[in-house]
Amino acid sequence: MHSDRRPRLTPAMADVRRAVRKALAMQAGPVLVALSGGADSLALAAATAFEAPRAGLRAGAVIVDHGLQAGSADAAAQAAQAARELGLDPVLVRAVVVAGDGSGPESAARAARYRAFEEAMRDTGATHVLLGHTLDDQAETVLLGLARGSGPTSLQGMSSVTGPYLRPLLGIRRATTQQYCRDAGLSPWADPQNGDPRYARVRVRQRVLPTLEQELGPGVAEALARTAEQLREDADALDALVLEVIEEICEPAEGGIAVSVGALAANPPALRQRIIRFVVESEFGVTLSRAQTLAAVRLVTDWHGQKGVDLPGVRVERQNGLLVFRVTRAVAADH
Ligand SMILES: Nc1ncnc2c1ncn2[C@@H]1O[C@H](COP(=O)(O)OP(=O)(O)OP(=O)(O)O)[C@@H](O)[C@H]1O
Repeated sequence: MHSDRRPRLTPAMADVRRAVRKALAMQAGPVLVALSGGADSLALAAATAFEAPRAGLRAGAVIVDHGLQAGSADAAAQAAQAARELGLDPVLVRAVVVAGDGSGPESAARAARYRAFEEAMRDTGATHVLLGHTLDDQAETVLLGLARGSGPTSLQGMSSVTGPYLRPLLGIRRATTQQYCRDAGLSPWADPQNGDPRYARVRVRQRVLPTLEQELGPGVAEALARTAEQLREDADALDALVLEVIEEICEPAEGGIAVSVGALAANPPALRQRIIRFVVESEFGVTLSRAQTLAAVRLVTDWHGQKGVDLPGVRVERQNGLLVFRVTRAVAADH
């Protein structure tokens, strides 16, 4: 009899499983758990291994080896073994990190990771990938954004559903995933980067959030996550308005797209900035920073005959009552 070795259902296990059950209830196809081997994704994997068969779903795990740190292949192999022990078929993908896209090594690794997830979904026929982001990740994102003076788009943090990506643990504290692992006898991998105080996020995790909780009372992390949720609702409403407006005020222009200056001027600043960001993103695949967006906005609000504005890969000029966005040669040659 092995029943004495089987972990009983502890409160942490019940919380994580309930969150996963809720996310899986809306799924039809096979799912993959993105498993780094850390406590968050290990608890997610264990709960998914338990809940997926009960929801009539096939589940596997995808493990990405970025090949960036010494020992990353070992960590990936260990994660694959942990997946097997949980009853999830592992898919190991070696990520190809393309350095030098100007946005730093962390975001290059992230982009490579999401490409690897997509490859794994294609190869396995999975419809969704489950990520282990927790409430703590959300709270940290909001705090970091506030400290940078970010607007609602970044302060809204992460969504529980983004295309094929699900984040079932956004309402679960990291301490609960760690407790789950202890309760279930699982040994999470401690990513050395997660303890490296050179990263602002690590300092927020280790010092800022605990201090806020100590000084302002427990529940600060939950409150920050609620702020993110409220901002998400507002941002979604504004995005929906932009989609409505944009149909009416855009027209094709030679080598690009044009937007009516009068219509931009008539809209409130929050919408005006969103319209410009949306046009550039959808037409040229370029995400503008706030400063870049504001530089383009000045062609509407502070017009004194100035020449156009050069944005990454896109030039904006004001011509005959229109803001005209055209791809610049550097980017055109790249494509
Ligand atoms: N090497 C990996 N292999 C598989 N999944 C991973 C890997 N690294 C991270 N993940 C998944 O992504 C989740 C978030 O990880 P982490 O917080 O380290 O990434 P991040 O860079 O902060 O977030 P993101 O890139 O998703 O914005 C993990 O819980 C896990 O589900």
